Amino acid sequence: MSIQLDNVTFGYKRADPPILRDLCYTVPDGFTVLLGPNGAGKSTLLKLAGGLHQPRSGTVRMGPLASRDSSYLKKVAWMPQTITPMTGLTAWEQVAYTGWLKGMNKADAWDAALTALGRVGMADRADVRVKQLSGGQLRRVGVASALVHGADVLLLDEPTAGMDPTQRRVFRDLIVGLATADVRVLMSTHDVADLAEEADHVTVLHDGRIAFTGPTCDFLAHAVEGTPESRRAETAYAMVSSTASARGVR
Ligand SMILES: Nc1ncnc2c1ncn2[C@@H]1O[C@H](COP(=O)(O)OP(=O)(O)OP(=O)(O)O)[C@@H](O)[C@H]1O
Repeated sequence: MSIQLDNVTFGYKRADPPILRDLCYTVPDGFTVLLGPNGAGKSTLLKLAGGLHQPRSGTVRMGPLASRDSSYLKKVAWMPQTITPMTGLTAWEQVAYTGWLKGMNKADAWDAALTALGRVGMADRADVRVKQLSGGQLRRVGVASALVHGADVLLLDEPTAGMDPTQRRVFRDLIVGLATADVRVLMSTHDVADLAEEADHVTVLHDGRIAFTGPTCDFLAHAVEGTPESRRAETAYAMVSSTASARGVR
């Protein structure tokens, strides 16, 4: 089952114009990258899908469940741009704590946390205090926290931001592997060249509206003919963005 946003309008302050307006969007199957310029509303969309915010109007649902229902919140996992290390806790404890917050009992959360840390290549660091981890390791703990309770949809907000190219590549491979027949992954990023071609689907947000959503091959078809393979994603993104700007959204 996927997350569906229907005619969603949302703004942080009532007095200000909405950030997202009448937005309709269904999180696609598999691994989807969410692209868009700074301030387009990517984090806002992910937070709405994650149930952290409620729309001013419209609905965010997963089948019969509304995003304010506790059962909905158990089916989604949201990973913020910045992972906050909890003072005094080890990686294992921080991930288990997230599982417990999501409604798991203590013993299950404890076991699932170690499994999740293993999936992100952090089992050997499980007993290290999170304050002592590197930025990249802390992000892995963030991904493990998103995995711990077995969510159906993972919402990852720029998990590769600020990483060096090698670390980004390793992390990218890790994230691509998280999407399965049963688990959807929606990930915002500015790494267009690195990521778009790895994805099953691409969504482009522009000024709070969906400028494009569809399979990656359809997205890449927007690149100008003759563009070298290595630059297709970037030029497709430039074309989709300029078309959205020309349409004069807001
Ligand atoms: N807590 C907040 N209060 C008020 N306005 C906010 C808040 N968070 C975001 N905004 C505004 O909402 C708009 C969309 O922000 P959002 O963070 O969703 O964009 P984004 O596409 O994720 O940007 P970036 O790529 O820079 O992370 C921006 O104009 C931003 O200033």
